[in-house]
Amino acid sequence: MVKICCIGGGYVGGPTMAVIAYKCPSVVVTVVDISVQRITAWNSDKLPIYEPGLDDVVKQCRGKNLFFSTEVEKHVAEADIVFVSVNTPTKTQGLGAGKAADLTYWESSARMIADVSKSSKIVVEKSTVPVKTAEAIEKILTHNSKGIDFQILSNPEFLAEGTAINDLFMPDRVLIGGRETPGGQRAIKVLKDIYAQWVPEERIICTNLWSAELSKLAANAFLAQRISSINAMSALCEATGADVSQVSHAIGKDSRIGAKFLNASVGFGGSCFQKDILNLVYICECNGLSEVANYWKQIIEVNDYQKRRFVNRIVSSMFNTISGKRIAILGFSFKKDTGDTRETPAIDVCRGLLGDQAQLNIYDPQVPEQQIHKDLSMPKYNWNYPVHSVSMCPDDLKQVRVVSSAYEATKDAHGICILTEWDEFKSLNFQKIYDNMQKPAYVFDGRNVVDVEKLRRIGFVVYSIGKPLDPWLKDMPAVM
Ligand SMILES: NC(=O)C1=CN([C@@H]2O[C@H](COP(=O)(O)OP(=O)(O)OC[C@H]3O[C@@H](n4cnc5c(N)ncnc54)[C@H](O)[C@@H]3O)[C@@H](O)[C@H]2O)C=CC1
Ligand SMILES: O=C(O)[C@H]1O[C@H](OP(=O)(O)OP(=O)(O)OC[C@H]2O[C@@H](n3ccc(=O)[nH]c3=O)[C@H](O)[C@@H]2O)[C@H](O)[C@@H](O)[C@@H]1O
Repeated sequence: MVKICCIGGGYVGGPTMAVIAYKCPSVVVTVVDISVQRITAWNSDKLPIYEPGLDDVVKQCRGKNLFFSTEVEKHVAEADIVFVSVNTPTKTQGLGAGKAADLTYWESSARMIADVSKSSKIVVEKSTVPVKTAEAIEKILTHNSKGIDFQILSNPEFLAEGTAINDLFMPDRVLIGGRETPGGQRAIKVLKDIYAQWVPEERIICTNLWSAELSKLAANAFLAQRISSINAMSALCEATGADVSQVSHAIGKDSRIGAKFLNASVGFGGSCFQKDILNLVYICECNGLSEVANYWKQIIEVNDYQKRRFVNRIVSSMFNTISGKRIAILGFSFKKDTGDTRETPAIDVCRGLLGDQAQLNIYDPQVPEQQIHKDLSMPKYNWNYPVHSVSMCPDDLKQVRVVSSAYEATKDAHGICILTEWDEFKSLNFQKIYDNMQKPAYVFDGRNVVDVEKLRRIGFVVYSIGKPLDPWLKDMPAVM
């Protein structure tokens, strides 16, 4: 019976291992984590992450062939395959600060694997790592191996939050990179045989280590690049009277471009796009490829511009002052169907509004109040560090009230910002909301979820990303 141990029970380790256990009943999977809080939650009825469909999968396997434990060393020692799915945040200090990946957690995992192992193991990079990380890991393992054979594989994860279970059940592809040696090829086959229990063989791509590592960074860079491209277009749409949804539709019909990932928004968020592009930029710079680095850097600059532009629109359309005005923030997570707030554009937008002295009523169906306070008071880049390692003493943000419904958030507010595309925001009773707001009442839709014409008929002044401007806004040009 194959024994798998996964170090790191987060958004990737938890769901991926649950699905492997579910699809491969003959494999025993143990997820280990240094966070007692996380492991306790994985063993309880309230899982540590919100992900549609995850509860069912976990309930069906937990205690049978899926286990969650804090006994990291014991389970690593017993495993045949060790996945490493720990944090790889952006470095906050030292060489490469603000760009390079911080491999502290990875390296300490590798050293621990070398220390406790008594039998040969396949070590799988599941975290997203810089190209050539496998070489560094190999060095750590072999220098401390006491003659034990370690094979390193790169098996990057492509799941997206909110659709993780579906993505894992039916992946577009599974990517496995390994050494081109007989030992490396044998290791690839062992991992391939596990995935082949539910993934069609033609979707399992095997490459060398460096191609697999780089493909993960490249995939995220290409995806983010599409969003920054359409967001750049959204600014031009507002300036010219074109409608970005019509433009997306028209260009997406070209099969070479494709329709997905062309939704203009207030900006992309999530724990990985920015971090992985910064990492890519750093690798380019280290290789003397400054033009290539600058090309990818621009994706992030456009994303920051988009968030700034949104805040400036709000302030300028409210007579250039929002001091003391109450603004309802609908949605705080970085996308719908997740409670994850890492790098959510809501943080930058809220900070921008708070900087202009606004009062905020924040509502999100999945993000707890304490998380919102933490996010708004935590230094940038700390978001991707393990929860236990970040000091958590949120400032008392007197301007922020976290409430439990969209109706409560909008009561007596001057304006509404929609920052996450939660389905429930599409079916709100906007007439009722309008009646309970200060006038003029504004809606700033950062996700293009509302029916702009319907809201204008009710009486709202509406700004929707990349849509023809409300006459009110035309007279109030924002400084971009
Ligand atoms: N979140 C996502 O959707 C995706 C993330 N990734 C990559 O996967 C990796 C993990 O990301 P997430 O799961 O989102 O992070 P996460 O923060 O949710 O989970 C990481 C876990 O590793 C644990 N950990 C850290 N050091 C440890 C150690 N030495 N021993 C045991 N446990 C340790 C932490 O306590 C934490 O629970 C990152 O490299 C990320 O870039 C890749 C694809 C998708
Ligand atoms: O490496 C990772 O962490 C993962 O990053 C993304 O997944 P995720 O960040 O969970 O979610 P996405 O659906 O990609 O959305 C990212 C951000 O882009 C925004 N977005 C997405 C699509 C779009 O058309 N417009 C847009 O603004 C979303 O609202 C969200 O803020 C990738 O889609 C995954 O393939 C990858 O595995």
